[in-house]
Amino acid sequence: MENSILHLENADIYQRDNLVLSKVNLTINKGDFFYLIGKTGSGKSSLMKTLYGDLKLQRGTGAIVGFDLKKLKDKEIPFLRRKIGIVFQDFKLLNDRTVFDNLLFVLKATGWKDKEAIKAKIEEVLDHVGMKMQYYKKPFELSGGEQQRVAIARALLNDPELILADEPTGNLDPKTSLEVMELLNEIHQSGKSILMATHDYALIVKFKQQTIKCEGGELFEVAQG
Ligand SMILES: Nc1ncnc2c1ncn2[C@@H]1O[C@H](COP(=O)(O)OP(=O)(O)OP(=O)(O)O)[C@@H](O)[C@H]1O
Repeated sequence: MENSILHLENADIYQRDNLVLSKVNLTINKGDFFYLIGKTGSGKSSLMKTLYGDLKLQRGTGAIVGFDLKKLKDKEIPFLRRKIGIVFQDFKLLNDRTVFDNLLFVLKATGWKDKEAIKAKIEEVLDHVGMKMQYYKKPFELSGGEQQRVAIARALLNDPELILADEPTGNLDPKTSLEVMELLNEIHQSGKSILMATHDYALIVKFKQQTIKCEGGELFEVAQG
């Protein structure tokens, strides 16, 4: 347990009053990479949302990066999100500001004040994802793959222990998906834990990792092929 970064026990996942997944048991340890698969509507996003505090955990127990999901108060959610990096299918960048300002926005919102440290951090994460030269562009001036790289850079800003990626390649063509996946793999190899919801079986086959599946209202481990 001391190595665990995420631990759910008999956790029921609800959307409003609808039970989406029941009695979920899941442990993710430091350095693990898990795929989360399952048909449309099977509950992948609902599980992710519960993990980052967007849905309340009503029954069962859940701990993530040191937070108790059952007791999580609204005012603690920003602190939880500083310790996990979240990557979405649709990037969720702010279109009215540059790449640099998108990242600046997050650092300021999470309490960074020192201008030099801010600049250095933004350069570091953009360099990590190969987007340092494009810091002055606005999201609409970038390809989908480039936007996702910036979104991954944003997820890395506060050096999270765990990255939750909800269909990160869902809006990308196969070649770009592969590049983004290689980046996520490299981030994993640098020591981060990753939980990635995906429909992309080509990636799952190419980059084998532990896999869990939402089906029939439950979460299962899938045997690795
Ligand atoms: N905001 C909501 N309010 C009520 N029910 C919802 C809401 N969002 C999703 N649901 C329901 O919860 C169930 C699980 O949806 P969820 O989005 O978690 O599935 P998913 O596996 O992520 O699907 P997809 O692969 O299409 O993203 C579905 O039956 C869906 O209709």
